[in-house]
Amino acid sequence: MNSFICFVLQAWNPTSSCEFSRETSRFLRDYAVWEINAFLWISLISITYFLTHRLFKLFELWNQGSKIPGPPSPSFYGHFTTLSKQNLTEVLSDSHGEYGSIVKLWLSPNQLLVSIKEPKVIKEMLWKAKDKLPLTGKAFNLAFGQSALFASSFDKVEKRRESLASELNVKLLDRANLIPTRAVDRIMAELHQNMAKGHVDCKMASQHMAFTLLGATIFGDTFLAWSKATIYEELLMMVSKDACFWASYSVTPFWERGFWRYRQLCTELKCQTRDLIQECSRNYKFNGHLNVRDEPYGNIMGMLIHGCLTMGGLISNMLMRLVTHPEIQQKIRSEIIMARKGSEEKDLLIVEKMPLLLATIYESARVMPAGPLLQRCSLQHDLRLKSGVIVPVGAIVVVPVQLVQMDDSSWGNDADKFNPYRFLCKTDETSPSLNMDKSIAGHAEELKDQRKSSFVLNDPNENTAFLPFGSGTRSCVYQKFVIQGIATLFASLLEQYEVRLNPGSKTNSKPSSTDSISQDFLGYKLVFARNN
Ligand code: HEM
Repeated sequence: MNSFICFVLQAWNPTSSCEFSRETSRFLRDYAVWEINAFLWISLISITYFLTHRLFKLFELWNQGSKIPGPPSPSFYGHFTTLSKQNLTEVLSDSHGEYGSIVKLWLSPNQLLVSIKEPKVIKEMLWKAKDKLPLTGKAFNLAFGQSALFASSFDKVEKRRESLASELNVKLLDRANLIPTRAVDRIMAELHQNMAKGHVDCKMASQHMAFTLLGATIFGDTFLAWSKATIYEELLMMVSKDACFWASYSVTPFWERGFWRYRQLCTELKCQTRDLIQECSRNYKFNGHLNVRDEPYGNIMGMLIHGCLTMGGLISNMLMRLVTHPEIQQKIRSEIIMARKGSEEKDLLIVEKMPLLLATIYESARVMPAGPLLQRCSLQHDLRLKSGVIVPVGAIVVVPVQLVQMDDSSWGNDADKFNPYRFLCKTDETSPSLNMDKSIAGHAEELKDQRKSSFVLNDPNENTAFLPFGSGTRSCVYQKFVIQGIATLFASLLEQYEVRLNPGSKTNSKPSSTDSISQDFLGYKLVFARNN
């Protein structure tokens, strides 16, 4: 560099101009060659280092992966082709049957999937593996922007999860405030209107119930008066339908027209969310349990979409179970009537006094979980399990929830049957609130039965194989609220209506246990008949 400065200084000396200009150009040429060579060497070393590092990681992945039992790869490209023909849960079911409770599948040469079916190991893994798949975070990010609740890295969500959980716990103590009774009243009023037309579509009705309940819980009563709620619901569902598809591109597909249409929908959704938040801020009586003014849009839209899909799925699942098990529906109704009799507050239904209703919700979530798999990965380091198995960094770890929640070894011989009583235990004590009354004489026989032996609800989480809300570091923050909300809704619903399948609907109406919400009960039409 010093010689370069000398040359620059010499350039000011006009006497040696010709000789000097030749020298200068030679020097500059040499200098340029030297610079280019240095640049090429540095690039070569960096690329070699990068590739060697990747190769080393790949060998490490192959080495660690080979120690986990599992079916041999059908080709160099892994099980990808098998999976496109067969359902992943079926493939995992066969593999677990043959290779034990921890199995691996190669999805591609550098993509390892490890599935765990043993409840104790699952529990350990769900506490240790704190990150989610980058695709999940990407889908939320692309659709709704930055989120401190649904990002893939645990570091990004930890604080917001903690504060949300403590806010909810305080609210859960004051339950009357948590479940917006006006939302339930609104749902019931809409149901009255719809029933005047005849029947309702199970899926549409469930999704709308979930949306109204959740919206009113997050935004307070303002949400119920919001004129754009219907358009917002449609927009939310349209965005959610395509979110994973567009996020699955490794390079953002700027060249696809459909992608730009999708982005436009996302922008519109964001604008509507901003309007809703402004509407809430203007309202002095705002009483939602989140301070939405301080929440990023990504969090709110993420919660709405996840909550609507999962709650909608559980509500439609509950409706179908009640329709296909009228005897349980009848018993729950008696339970509601008894709880009403024993309650001092007329407007408030205490769902804790309805163990069969709560057990039916848990059982519905057991036989048909919101999704077939729980997924995790460790983005920073290998995952070392107590059993000695090491899951290499970056591998996808899944829990086949459907298989675990239907496993005889955890649930007994009737694991594949819908039986809410598995969450109840009998007590022979007769509660003072069970005194009979003329107004409930129609249920006399059942009430007599319930007088003889009442039921107590077991904590479903005592069974480590109960995982509809996940478990561990990334479990659902809203589990208790969801159960409370859905129970309150069904208590009001069944108190006023009997739910039946519309005579014109499909006849093979027993929902299969292998359905997931993605295949919800399409085409099922329900009739809500007023109770006498
Ligand atoms: C029937 C209703 C619901 C079901 C079945 C459900 C299920 C789940 C599941 C399975 C997970 C992942 C757990 C894991 O990987 O261990 C989860 C996470 C979560 N859920 Fe829910 N959920 C429901 C409703 C809701 C609602 C209404 C909200 C909020 C309004 C909510 C907020 C969350 C949050 C914040 C997470 C954590 C995300 C993370 O850490 O990445 N859930 N839920």
